[in-house]
Amino acid sequence: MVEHTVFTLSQVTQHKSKKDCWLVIDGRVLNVTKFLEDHPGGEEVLLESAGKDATQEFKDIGHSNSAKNLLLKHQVGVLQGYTFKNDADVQVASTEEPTKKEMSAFVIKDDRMPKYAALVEFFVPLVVAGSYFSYRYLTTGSSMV
Ligand code: HEM
Repeated sequence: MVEHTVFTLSQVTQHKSKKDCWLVIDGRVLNVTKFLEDHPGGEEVLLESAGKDATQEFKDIGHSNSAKNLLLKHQVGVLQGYTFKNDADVQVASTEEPTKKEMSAFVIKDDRMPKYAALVEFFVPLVVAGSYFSYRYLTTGSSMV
């Protein structure tokens, strides 16, 4: 459940230490204290933005969709005066749904090949072996005459 408690920027500014680190991204007030150690970009960059609106910095890095979805996990509220967009904005960015569709389409296409391939695999060696033995039979028979 995403928190919608309203905070002013001066309230956010009070949380700018390593033990209590908040920042704002896209109007979301985020408590990233527990995320500092896990942030793939390092804790330093987060601490530099502590207590501030880091929207521009976050966008400048070109964070992935999974990074954008992670924002919800750390949200403790929203910034006062921000016209808050629907949470679905973040979830729409998820890559999970298209991946599932691509997978099922691939499975359907792939399903036809083995039946056809099995027939070819069965008959081609049979025809080759048959031709070989016919040839041997005919050539051996003619040399004996
Ligand atoms: C709660 C907020 C944030 C989350 C959840 C987050 C998440 C992530 C994730 C998952 C990555 C790995 C790459 C990717 O998937 O895009 C990443 C990389 C990075 N992040 Fe963040 N980030 C946050 C805030 C910030 C802020 C505010 C800054 C800068 C001021 C920043 C700077 C970076 C940098 C420099 C990298 C490394 C990029 C690279 O190696 O190419 N991040 N972050």
